[in-house]
Amino acid sequence: MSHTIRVTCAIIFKDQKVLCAQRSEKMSLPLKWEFPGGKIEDGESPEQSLIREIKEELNLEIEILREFQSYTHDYNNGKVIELIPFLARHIGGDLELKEHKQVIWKEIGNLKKLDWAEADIPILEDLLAWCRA
Ligand SMILES: Nc1nc2c([nH]c(=O)n2[C@@H]2O[C@H](COP(=O)(O)OP(=O)(O)OP(=O)(O)O)[C@@H](O)[C@H]2O)c(=O)[nH]1
Repeated sequence: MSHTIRVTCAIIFKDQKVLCAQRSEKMSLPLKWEFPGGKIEDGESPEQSLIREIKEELNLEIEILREFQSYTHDYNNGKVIELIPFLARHIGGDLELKEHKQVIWKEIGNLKKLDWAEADIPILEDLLAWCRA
């Protein structure tokens, strides 16, 4: 049985748009789109992990507003991840790309046009439902 990796990700809003990040060719899941974030390290809370990862990867400071439902996804390659999403707001720092190929701010209605990492699909659906409610 595979060990589940706990990963946090941030849904960052600005002017009705959401920050979407494209993984680089060198990363696993190359060129897939994701909500930025990363693995929770020992001794970290999910929130601490996310704030650290977003600073490391994008040089952005964020404030976490709320947690959304998390989902566990089996990539059938030995990797099972629990993806824990948080709604967040940009409070400081200028965007710098440290790992990703690119990031874009995307309108809610256009989010589904991107080629998302499989684990993100249920989170995307929940986000769209939450925005419609
Ligand atoms: N940050 C983030 N990771 C995601 C998302 N969806 C998804 O499947 N993942 C997976 O969750 C893991 C997050 O790891 P990471 O970002 O900290 O580090 P990494 O790319 O070096 O991971 P790797 O060692 O698997 O290549 C990766 O395996 C990544 O493919 C997402 O929306 N955001």
